[in-house]
Amino acid sequence: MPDQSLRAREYEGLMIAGEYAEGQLSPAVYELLGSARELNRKLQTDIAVVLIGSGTSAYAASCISHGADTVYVLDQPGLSPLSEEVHTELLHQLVLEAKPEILLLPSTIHSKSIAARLAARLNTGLTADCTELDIDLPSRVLLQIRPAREGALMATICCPEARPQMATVRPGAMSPCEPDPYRTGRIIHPQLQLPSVLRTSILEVIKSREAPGSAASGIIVAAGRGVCSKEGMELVRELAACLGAELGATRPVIDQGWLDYSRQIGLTGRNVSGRIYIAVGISGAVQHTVGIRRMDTVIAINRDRTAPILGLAAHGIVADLFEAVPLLIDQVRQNITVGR
Ligand SMILES: Cc1cc2nc3c(=O)[nH]c(=O)nc-3n(C[C@H](O)[C@H](O)[C@H](O)COP(=O)(O)OP(=O)(O)OC[C@H]3O[C@@H](n4cnc5c(N)ncnc54)[C@H](O)[C@@H]3O)c2cc1C
Repeated sequence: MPDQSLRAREYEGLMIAGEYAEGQLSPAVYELLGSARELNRKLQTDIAVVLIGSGTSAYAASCISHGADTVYVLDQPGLSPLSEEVHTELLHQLVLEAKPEILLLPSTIHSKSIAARLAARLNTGLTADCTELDIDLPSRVLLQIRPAREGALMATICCPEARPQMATVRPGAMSPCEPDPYRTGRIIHPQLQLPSVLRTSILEVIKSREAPGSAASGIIVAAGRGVCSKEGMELVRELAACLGAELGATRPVIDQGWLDYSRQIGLTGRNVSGRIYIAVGISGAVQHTVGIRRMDTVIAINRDRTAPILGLAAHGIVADLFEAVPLLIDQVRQNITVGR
């Protein structure tokens, strides 16, 4: 067995594997950079971002302004669309060369798959879906914090010996920092070998029926099991449309097939942030509310005054949603007309 403490000492720096798909850098990369800057108060190290894909050069400067000291850019036409097999291979080569002590990826479908393959190749640990990160000093061990036991407790997981310490972080769990256009950093174009034989090839990329967007209004209207039916869902959709809000949902709504999985909020869905969260027919189970912790104001409509969501909400409407939501829609429309 190699001396693991010696092995750990060879590794230095924090690396973020940036996810880039369909010509866009995932906003989660900026959140990871915000988190890395926080960790760097203790680590005092180089923060690097890896950008792989055709057209990624365009994002190098914005990564630096958001906190990266180094950006590794692999910008070639053959690197898009995103292939998990190719990305794993390139990241593996880069990690062996750069030896970061910490490697972070966003908890997205692609990056989680890449992270698992990479951790297996690197023979290191991996914690998926972290919602918080911290550093233990003086050991420089990454404290990887995530909900466990169906959300009943928060577990702190660490990987004291193997390197790099790897974690995927839930989009929406961290905040990006304000960009500084005067920050400077290094842009490196590493020479890496593309795999000569691929086991998979991408024939076609089919977009999700409802890709998650971020409403400019900062408002999310979310539907729970209380909407009861597709018709109830249409009512919630109408409220969201007249508020210029994004739609979200609890797991039972997704399981019913009333909305696409990309809209699921909570432990096994996504975390959201913004100004106002309107929960319609949602009880407020912890597996759901863990995903709305970064919403500024929660408004809940529920006919059961003992529903836990009403304890969390700044404003609660105890009413049948089939009566309350049409009234709200009328009010919003009248106010828009008066405003004009
Ligand atoms: C490992 C694990 C992971 C999970 N991950 C997630 C996740 O990511 N996201 C998630 O959401 N859940 C998740 N769940 C499920 C979670 O535990 C809850 O079951 C779920 O959040 C409940 O959804 P709900 O509030 O829509 O339904 P319910 O709990 O059934 O609540 C429905 C609410 O609607 C109200 N209501 C009913 N009719 C009306 C009406 N006409 N007008 C007004 N109010 C009405 C009721 O009073 C009730 O409070 C997970 C569970 C497990 C075990």
